[in-house]
Amino acid sequence: MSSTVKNVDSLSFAGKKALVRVDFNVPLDENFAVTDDTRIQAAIPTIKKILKDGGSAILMSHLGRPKGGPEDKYSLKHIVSAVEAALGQKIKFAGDCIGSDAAKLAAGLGSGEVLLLENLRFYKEEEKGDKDFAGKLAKLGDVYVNDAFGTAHRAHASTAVIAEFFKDKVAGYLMESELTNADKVLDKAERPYTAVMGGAKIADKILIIERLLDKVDNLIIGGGMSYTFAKAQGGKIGTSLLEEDKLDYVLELMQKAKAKGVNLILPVDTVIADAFANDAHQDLVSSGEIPDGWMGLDIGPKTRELFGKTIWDSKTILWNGPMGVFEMESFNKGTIAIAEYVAQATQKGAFSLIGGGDSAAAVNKFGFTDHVSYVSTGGGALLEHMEGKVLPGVAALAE
Ligand SMILES: Nc1ncnc2c1ncn2[C@@H]1O[C@H](COP(=O)(O)OP(=O)(O)O)[C@@H](O)[C@H]1O
Ligand SMILES: O=C(OP(=O)(O)O)[C@H](O)COP(=O)(O)O
Repeated sequence: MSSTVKNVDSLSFAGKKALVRVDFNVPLDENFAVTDDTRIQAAIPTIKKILKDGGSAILMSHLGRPKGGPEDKYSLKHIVSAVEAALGQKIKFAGDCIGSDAAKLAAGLGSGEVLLLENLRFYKEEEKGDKDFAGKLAKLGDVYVNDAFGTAHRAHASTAVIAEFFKDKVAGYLMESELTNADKVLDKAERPYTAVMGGAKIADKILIIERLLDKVDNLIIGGGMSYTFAKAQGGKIGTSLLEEDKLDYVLELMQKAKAKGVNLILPVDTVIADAFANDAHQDLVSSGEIPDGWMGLDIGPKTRELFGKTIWDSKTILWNGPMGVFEMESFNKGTIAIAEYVAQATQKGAFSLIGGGDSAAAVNKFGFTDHVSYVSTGGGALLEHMEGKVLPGVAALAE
């Protein structure tokens, strides 16, 4: 972490209301129960430090990607009990993140108490980095703490803009330890260095790939991201995930990889389904040969082996994004197989860094967390940090 950024140990929170940006963007099931609380657990040490000092904590986060207005399925009320369980105490919840209720609850917060605000992204001003909105949030607390590593690559109102309203602005323990762990690999990665990319946030992460080309020897693309590559090469992808306006970009990327001598490895076979459901009809086809009306939901067995061979030979592995819809048992085999290969490579001496809300949930779910070198709560944030970029959420804390 930059030497000009202070951490929570530099302050005493006694009698202070700490406004803490956390990343509680956690996976929920169809009944809105938290299925993986890694990101909540990861923020607990910072919250406890504030409370132990005799301060109070006002927690703010986003959940999912609402369209700029309230949506019940993205309400942070669903995670209140999970936060209480992780913290071991009751918390208060404000049904809005700004406005009179939030102000009243924040003002009445006593030493040792915790308040969780409603989803910041119920206001489009959050993602726009709106200064007035940041100022309204800032009024709620005396001190600003950013512990949301997973969102530190976003220059949003609550992650970056808000910092200018505070004299005391510090990084939480999670933010600090994430950066320290990632820095162990940054610029001193042993080779071969392999990045494995998958998941569903194609538009964001496809842009990061280009910059990773200067760092890695091998680039493996699986998961939802791979179909844009298949289509760009003239393949048929049915109704699989696609980033239509990135087709030309992907072709350029493939040429750049070649020019830089990076080994770009794409799936050769795909598990397809006729619906986005665990009990849908399934089939296995060559990649780029997906019939109309069918979608690719996992990598196939040949691909698992192909990816595995490269992972097995790697000395540094950076993985973000599941290889398929691992939440459904029918489509989890690719993600499990890749996690196994990463664990094996780690056992024989590779350093493996796995990041992302869903990727962390997947390695937890399948029992690999203790068999890889480090699991980060950040996906996009980790990748951007690994490109050598100063994350906006960190830059905003600099004195
Ligand atoms: N082929 C696919 N089609 C649809 N969704 C996919 C596919 N492969 C992976 N996914 C989904 O990608 C999601 C995770 O993507 P992303 O948010 O980019 O990862 P992370 O949170 O680890 O950074 C998972 O919910 C998973 O179901
Ligand atoms: O889940 C997150 O990122 P990740 O999927 O890259 O791990 C963060 O909460 C950021 O969310 P965003 O990508 O909607 O800004």
